[in-house]
Amino acid sequence: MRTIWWDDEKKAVGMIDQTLLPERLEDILVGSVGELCEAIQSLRVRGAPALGAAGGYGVALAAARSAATNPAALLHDVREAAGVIRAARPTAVNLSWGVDRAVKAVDEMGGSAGVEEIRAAALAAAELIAGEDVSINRALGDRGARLLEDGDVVLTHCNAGRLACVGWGTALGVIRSAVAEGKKISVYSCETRPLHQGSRLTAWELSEDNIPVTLICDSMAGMVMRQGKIDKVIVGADRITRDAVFNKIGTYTHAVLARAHGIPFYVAAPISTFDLAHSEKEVEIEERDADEIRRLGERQLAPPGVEVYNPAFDATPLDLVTAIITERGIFRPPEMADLG
Ligand SMILES: CSC[C@@H](O)[C@@H](O)C(=O)COP(=O)(O)O
Repeated sequence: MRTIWWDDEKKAVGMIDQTLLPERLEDILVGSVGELCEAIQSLRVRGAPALGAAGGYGVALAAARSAATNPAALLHDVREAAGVIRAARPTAVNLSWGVDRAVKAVDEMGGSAGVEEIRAAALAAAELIAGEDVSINRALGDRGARLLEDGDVVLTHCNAGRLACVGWGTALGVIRSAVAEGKKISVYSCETRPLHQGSRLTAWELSEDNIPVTLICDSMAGMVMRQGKIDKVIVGADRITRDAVFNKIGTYTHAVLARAHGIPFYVAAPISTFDLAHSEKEVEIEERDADEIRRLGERQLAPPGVEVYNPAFDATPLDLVTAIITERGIFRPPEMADLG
């Protein structure tokens, strides 16, 4: 089962609507760039590698749905759409990486390419990104699995599973690979306030796979570490700059706690998540709607007008990271600077 795909008959992007989980597992079809941006911003599709695929498919969608009848007009439409999709969410670098890769494929067609050839090139690039994502995550998972021992208990944050990717997962991919090798691994999943990717998605995914999972509130992580319940922490990443790992808000707290308790803190991410040309200070951290904290569906959780600060991601300095697991190998900061 893939998280995101191309529906050739409908000329649309299919995806699991992650906002409906765990109550309902349902697909939606997205037939315009506007609808795709809405799906990205409301987290129907989310997670860095899945956003990379969404970026590629978004370019293919723009090309497929453009009314342009000549190559120059089509290229204009594709580039305009690319800018809109790139801007849909700022922190996960994979989104712009996916868009740029599909646009590059179109650009490389050269001046003699016709409208249908351009459309086909955009779609081929998007399909390649999506297909590679699954094989990359499997490679990454297999490399990371050697860091886990039979019986390990792993704490994770947010959802870095197959829902966050096209398939398999990054942090959960490492766990899946270790389980596939016959190791008994169990997981503590932090619920991940305010949007509950941990309780809604990670707990659901792991339960579906019969991997033992215990759900805790984010604020319980320190307690369970102090109680000696956690052997390793593994999280995903939205962007890795030369000095920090950006991931779901709350990740930095877990890294500090892991260091205080002598627990290894691993980050699992594909090379497409690296952005070594930039440093922490240069990265825009998405701030989301105040009502994500003030409200829970129909319920008012706080005074309606109370001031709220709602950053969606935080930055963990590399000195708190034990190692970064990628499809190319396991890097211990600062040696990953070689990847640049
Ligand atoms: C393999 S996904 C890694 C990250 O993208 C994930 O941990 C995360 O922070 C996702 O945030 P989200 O806001 O749900 O898109």
